[in-house]
This record gives sequence, C-alpha cells and structure tokens, in this order.
Amino acid sequence: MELLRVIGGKPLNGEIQASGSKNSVLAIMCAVLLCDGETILDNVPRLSDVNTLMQILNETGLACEWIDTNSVKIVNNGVTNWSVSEDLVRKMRASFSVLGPLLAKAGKSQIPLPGGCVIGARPVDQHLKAMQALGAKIQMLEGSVYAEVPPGGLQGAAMYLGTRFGATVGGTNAAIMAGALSKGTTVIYNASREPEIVDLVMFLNKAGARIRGVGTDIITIEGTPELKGVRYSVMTDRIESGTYLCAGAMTRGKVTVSNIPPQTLAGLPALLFDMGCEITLDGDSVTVDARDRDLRSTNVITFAYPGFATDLQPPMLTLLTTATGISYVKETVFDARFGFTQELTRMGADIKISGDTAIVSGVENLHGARVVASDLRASGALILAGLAAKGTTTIEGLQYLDRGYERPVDKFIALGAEVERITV
Ligand SMILES: CC(=O)N[C@H]1[C@@H](OP(=O)(O)OP(=O)(O)OC[C@H]2O[C@@H](n3ccc(=O)[nH]c3=O)[C@H](O)[C@@H]2O)O[C@H](CO)[C@@H](O)[C@@H]1O
Ligand SMILES: C=C(OP(=O)(O)O)C(=O)O
Repeated sequence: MELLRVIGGKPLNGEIQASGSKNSVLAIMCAVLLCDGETILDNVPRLSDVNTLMQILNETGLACEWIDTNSVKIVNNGVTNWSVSEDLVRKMRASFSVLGPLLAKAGKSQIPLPGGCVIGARPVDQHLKAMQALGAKIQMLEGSVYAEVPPGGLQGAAMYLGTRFGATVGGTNAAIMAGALSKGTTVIYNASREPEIVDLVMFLNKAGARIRGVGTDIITIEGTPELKGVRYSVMTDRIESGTYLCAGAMTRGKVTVSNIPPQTLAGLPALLFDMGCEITLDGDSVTVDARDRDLRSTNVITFAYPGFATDLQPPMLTLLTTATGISYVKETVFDARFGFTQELTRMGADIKISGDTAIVSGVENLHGARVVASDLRASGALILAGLAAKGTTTIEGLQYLDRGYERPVDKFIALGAEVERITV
C-alpha cells in the first residue's frame, strides 16, 4: 500500500504553476465524441481520471494517446460501441457524461448508473431530463440507463434544469453536448455558470458549434449537423490552485500560484484577505502571504459559481481549524461532504457538525496522526493539515489524490514541504 508521509511545521514558500483543469478536461474529452476527425488537447493534467476517460473513449471506438507530457491526441473516426462498462463508470462518476454525446453521435447509449459517492447521493435525474427534453427515449434496466434517439433525431427544446441544491454542472454539460448536434434551437434555463462550462463551450464553438450565453444562466444553442476536431488548450485548475493557496495560508507561509485567472477562484482570495492574509493579484498569478500573521476565523457558504466552490470547502475548512475564533462552514451543494472532518479531529481539530454546517473552533496547533482520505478533496485537505501539524502525518487513500492533483509531491516539495510517498 502507498502512503503519503508529511512532516509538518514548516511554512511553505515559493511559486508553482497551476495544472490543467480536471473538471474542464473531462467534459471536453466527452465532447470529443461529437467531433469528427482529430482533436489535440493541450494543458491536459496527468491524472488517473484522465486515463480512465481515455480508456472509456477507446472502448467506444475512438483512439486516444498521450503525445506529449500534457497533450492528448484523440481520433474520432466514428463511434463503434455505444455502451460503457460498469467498472469504468464505478471508477469515476464523471464517466456518465458520455451519455449525451454517445446518444447524439451513435443514436443510442447504455451506461450503468453511477450511484452515489462518499460526498453525497449524486443522482442523474437532470441529465436524463435534458435528454428526454431533446426527444430521447430513456429506460432503466438492471441498473443501467438505456437511451435512444427518436427516428427524426434529437430535436432542440427549451428546458429548465435544477436540483434542490441549485443548478447542475453535469446536467448543464449534458444538455449543451447533446443540444450541439440536435436540430433547431435548445435553450437551457438555470444553467450552471462554472468556468469549466465556459471552457467546454469555447472548445465546442471552436469545433463548429453555435452556443451563446455561456457564463450566464440562460444558454442558447443553435444545433449544427456536424462538428470537427480541433486543437485546444484546456483552462487551468482553480480547485488545485485554491488548495495550494490554502496550504500557503495554513502553514503561515507565502505561496504564489501562477497561471490562474483570479476571477475563477471566486471568493477565495477575498476570504483569505478577511482572515488576515495579504493577497496580491498580478495578472494571472495570485500570491497569499500569511507569514508571521495570526489568522482569524471567518464564515463560508458553498454555492454554485460564482459562489464559493464546494470542491474548495475541505481545504478551506482545514485552514480554519487553526484560525483564532469560531468559523461556520455551510455546505449547500453536496449532502455529505464533511466526512473528512473526523480525520481532522484525530489531528486535534475542534469541529462539530450540525446538519449542513460545520462549526470550527480554532486551535493553536494540529498534531500529526495516521489518517485516511475517503475522497478526492479530503486527500488535499489532509495534506494541508499534515503540513501545518506538529510531527508526522501519514495519509492513506492516495488513489483519490491521484484522481485530481497532478504531481502533488513535486509541487509541495518545490514549496519547501517535507512530503514523500512511501510503500508499506
Ligand atoms: C467532474 C466534475 O465536473 N465534477 C464537478 C461537478 O460535479 P457534478 O456535475 O456531479 O455536480 P452537479 O452540479 O451536477 O451536482 C450538484 C448537486 O446537484 C445534485 N444533482 C445533480 C445532477 C442531477 O441530475 N440531480 C441532482 O440532484 C447533486 O447530487 C449535487 O448535490 O460539479 C460539482 C459542483 O460544482 C463539483 O463539486 C464536481 O467536482
Ligand atoms: C467531486 C469532485 O469530482 P467528481 O465530480 O469527479 O467526483 C471533485 O473534483 O472534487
């Protein structure tokens, strides 16, 4: 088994480059199913999620290969298989996003239901609603979704997408991708406004789609009969970047993340400033300076963009464990995203959970412990805790870390951390 050993107590100092965005590249790779011929994607992060999606696309008949450290070539000479195997969907929930493109391109698709995960229930009713609005026939058989295009093909339609948690990123992506090849006009009301959706649409429009309104909550799509492969550079990862900025603050150091447009971080720099950090925005680089500072508590509420990103809630909450005073962290996007706080408690944090809110009372120090990451952002959060703690922390569950953080050990070492992967 592989573990991460973190020796804490040293302030991080230095600069790192943000990697390509996981959530953006996964959506764009699904959209490549819609694009005939060759697509080259640059700034692709080397992550296990990307490799899993490459396997899925290969299974559908596309040919994906790494052609450079961060570039992937995908050749789409036609979809030859419209079903996805269960073990791949289980590995990565985002694989369900091939449903819409497979349907639009191959006329049908079969995908096992992804089920819930440790951060919440995660149903896909809004993905299916979008497909049905475009005319698809949907059936559930033995835990799989079977979708089929009606005889005249998918027809553009107006649809309202939304869940009890607000807009849906995956549902909006699904509607955009299927709408791009539908006949006529598709309008999505209450669309998600996440930067990764803007990136997906920029890719699709470069490939020949006609989509406008992205970045607002009404997206309009004029369907086109075909899309062509293009070369496209994926946006940088705001969640990875935010994690390193929180690490700088948590260790009372000074960290610059370059290559990240600050507006994509939504409220994070402002919240770090409220806590007492010095923040410098310089073009596409963000610096947090917390050296010799006493950080104070603040309150955080997660929301769809431009609200505070739920994926940054675990690192932000972790940072608050050593801020003076009491912080309230309310999670409104997923219904079970506080599991990791139990592990922080083992390291000396004082956290109480009351429904959708975590009440964090700042302590002077965390102490090293053996802890287990049970999801992707929990893994980042526990590294931050380990970096700030007195003593040594060992973290289990590195398969989650590898899903979403590119070369984290190299990046933390570049900032002066004592971190190593060990096999036991
Ligand atoms: C691969 C990817 O891009 N993942 C991101 C995507 O996940 P994902 O696309 O799954 O997130 P959604 O925005 O769809 O989910 C938001 C909430 O809506 C619920 N819901 C969603 C769809 C649906 O059909 N029915 C329903 O009830 C979900 O369970 C969740 O509680 O956006 C999330 C919210 O920013 C991020 O945390 C994830 O990192
Ligand atoms: C929740 C996340 O990803 P996914 O939707 O792929 O599970 C995440 O990146 O934090």
